[in-house]
Amino acid sequence: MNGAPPVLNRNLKPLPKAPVRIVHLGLGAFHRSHQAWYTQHAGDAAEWGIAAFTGRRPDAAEALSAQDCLYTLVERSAGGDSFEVIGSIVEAADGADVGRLCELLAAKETAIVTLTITEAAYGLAADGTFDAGAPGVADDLRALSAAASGETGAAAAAPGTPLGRLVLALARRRDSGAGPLAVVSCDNLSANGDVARRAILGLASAWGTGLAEWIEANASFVSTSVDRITPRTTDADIAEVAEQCGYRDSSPVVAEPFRNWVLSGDFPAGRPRWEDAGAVVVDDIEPYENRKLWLLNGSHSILAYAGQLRGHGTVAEALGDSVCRKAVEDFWDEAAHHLHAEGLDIPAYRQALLERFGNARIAHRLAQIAADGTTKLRMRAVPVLAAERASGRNGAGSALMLAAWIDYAGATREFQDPLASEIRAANELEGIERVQALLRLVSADIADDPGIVDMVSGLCGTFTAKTAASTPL
Ligand SMILES: NC(=O)c1ccc[n+]([C@@H]2O[C@H](COP(=O)([O-])OP(=O)(O)OC[C@H]3O[C@@H](n4cnc5c(N)ncnc54)[C@H](O)[C@@H]3O)[C@@H](O)[C@H]2O)c1
Ligand SMILES: O=P(O)(O)OC[C@@H](O)[C@@H](O)[C@H](O)[C@H](O)CO
Repeated sequence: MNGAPPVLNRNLKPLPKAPVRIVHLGLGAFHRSHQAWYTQHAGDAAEWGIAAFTGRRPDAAEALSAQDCLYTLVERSAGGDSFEVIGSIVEAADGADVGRLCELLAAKETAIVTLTITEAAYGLAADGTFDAGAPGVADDLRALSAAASGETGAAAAAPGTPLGRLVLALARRRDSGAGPLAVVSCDNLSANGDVARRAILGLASAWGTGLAEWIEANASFVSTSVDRITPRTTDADIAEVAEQCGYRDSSPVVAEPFRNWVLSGDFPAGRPRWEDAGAVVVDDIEPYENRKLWLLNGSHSILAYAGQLRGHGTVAEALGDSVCRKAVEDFWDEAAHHLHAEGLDIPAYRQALLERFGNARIAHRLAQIAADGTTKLRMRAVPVLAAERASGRNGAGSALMLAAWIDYAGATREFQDPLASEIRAANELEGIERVQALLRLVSADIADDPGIVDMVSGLCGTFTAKTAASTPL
């Protein structure tokens, strides 16, 4: 290639810009490999453009805006890569631009709000109730009150969390009379629609302006099971796109070929024909959610903690270690006792997972999966452990996931978690008291069961002291 390659934009790749009808919060890698892909492949894609807002920083929006919101999806199979330019995102904005978010929600053309803000950003307490003490909530409530009373200046700072911003924008929609809409959580949470409803209504009720009643009557909370392994983009990925595609794209996204989207709920203002692209709409989503959250995400968490304790960096490396692989298979055996719905075909799903995880060309970093363990383990380990014990078995496979997390929490100081300071405090304790204090951050019920605390305590060290190959973090 002679000279610098041209920058990817809509002159170079003249994809049409659909009108904004979907607003997305959490412009990260996954939204771009999943919902944006499905929207581009819907039969009525020309009618459905996405305006996507970042969460914490403006960078992703700035980079995408500089290339007319186009980016390359690199589909990475074990055999090679294929490349597709995605154009369904038509506007990328800094999440802090709450004015623009309010403007878009106040427009009747906006029919859907999708979310990929991470599990931790819903900020609910361990028992699933609204938590006024969650990070950022008190500041948000102050900002919302200031906005309601028309204050300006420092006191009128906009809400800082994605859901605080969304609550303010929903108030603008109510005031504008733009009508009902659907809120669609695409985060890895069980009953993610209900979780979104509880978090949003909790915040609106605490604000106390009558907005909660309007939301109850006008917002539909759709639950989804979402699946497509999408690791963080690397510099090597950016260089590969320049080399293979002949243009410069600062923001490609890499994903496995597999994708799945199951949705359940109403869309009062319409939706794209995502089913044309393979999405499935069902009445009862729970069996699909459990299959995905337990078998895929649960085993990801085992690999994340056990794998790092044993010196591995990626999912494929950890799965290649027979000690980690056995822990995964034992957990799957336990989870399978509680996955019975027709059509789930657990043996085929497990086999497919082994192939997906074994795709060594997808460098899915264990450190990324390990983040926010307290929130994730509540959905990945606790329900299977509880179901096993209710069935008269001990649940050692699920307990081992918790034990691996406890050992990981003791071995690294560089973890990200909404309860990071509580984890540090618990780590100051010793022996069974430490184990119990850490378990309490995941689930009080588990921490209050001496049999479980003893079992988890006994399993600690499985991937460290008892295994010769372990490498300290
Ligand atoms: N990556 C995957 O393979 C995958 C697959 C299925 C589901 N998901 C879901 O999507 C979520 C996002 O994944 P991703 O790969 O896009 O991550 P990412 O880091 O690329 O993007 C996450 C986005 O959310 C924002 N964010 C993160 N934490 C936040 C917080 N506490 N408050 C406010 N904003 C916050 C970030 O700023 C960013 O805009 C996951 O947490 C998961 O629930 C991811
Ligand atoms: O995205 P998280 O942080 O919820 O979980 C990490 C991985 O388990 C997850 O991203 C999976 O790769 C994904 O859920 C596959 O669809």
